[in-house]
Amino acid sequence: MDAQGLQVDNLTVAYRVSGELAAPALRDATFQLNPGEILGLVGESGSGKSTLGRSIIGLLPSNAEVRDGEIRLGNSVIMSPRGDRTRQFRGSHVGYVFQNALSSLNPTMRIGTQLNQVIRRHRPNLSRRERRHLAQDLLERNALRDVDRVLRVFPHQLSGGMRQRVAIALAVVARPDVLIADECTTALDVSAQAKVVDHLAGLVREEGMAMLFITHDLLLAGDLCDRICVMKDGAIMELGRAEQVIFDPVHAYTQSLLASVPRIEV
Ligand SMILES: Nc1ncnc2c1ncn2[C@@H]1O[C@H](COP(=O)(O)OP(=O)(O)OP(=O)(O)O)[C@@H](O)[C@H]1O
Repeated sequence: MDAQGLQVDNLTVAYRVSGELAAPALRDATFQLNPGEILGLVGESGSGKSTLGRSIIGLLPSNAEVRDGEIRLGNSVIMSPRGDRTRQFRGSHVGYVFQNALSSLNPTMRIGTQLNQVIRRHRPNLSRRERRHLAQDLLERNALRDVDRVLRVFPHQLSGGMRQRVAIALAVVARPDVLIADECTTALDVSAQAKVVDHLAGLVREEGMAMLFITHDLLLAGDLCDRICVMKDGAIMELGRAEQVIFDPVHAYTQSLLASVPRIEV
């Protein structure tokens, strides 16, 4: 089956606080994400990046309400005020990696068992030996060394950065159409970050996966992404080719974000 793109139209999400609907945390967001494309989502803390990412995978907090708009994967509406069908697509078609890998790892299960389970589910035709090779390969590609040991241990026996790389390996087993990566490399040191980012970019280019890369790091987004979407107070301020947003930003807010990055002159 051909890879499917994602279309977000006029999406508006608000949170209920003490029973009252607060001002929308996401307002009228519209963009598309094409197969084989990396779209960076940048903006200050609280600008609505995670609300948008979590809407796409249907993992919004229970006090969130989708008030307007819709999200489509290919021809299927997966999220709208009328209903949430994301569960049907989560994992297999839409993968995700959050900043906190502990939320996607089972603390009571060895890493090897978790990877094996996910590989069995999504790649049922592989033999036991092929599954083991794939698990090793995925960990190595995510910059993990000593993979045999990693496969034997429990999540708490790994560092935070290692757990993050395992979570990324788990998320890409299914070769999803879309991967939502929410600050997924923030906790890594620079060299691990570069390897993981290279691996993710390779998946996008080779497998036609689409990736929404959520980050505070405007320069990283500039290096990695095809297009960049800049958010402020729940709204998309600017959306354009990465080079244009970084070197020739249209919106004053993007200019101020860039001005606060020491190495860039605008
Ligand atoms: N569960 C919640 N209940 C009420 N308000 C929330 C909740 N989660 C987020 N918000 C509010 O929604 C707005 C957007 O938050 P969101 O987490 O989407 O931003 P963000 O850009 O991802 O921030 P960060 O970079 O810090 O993760 C913020 O004003 C935040 O306080």
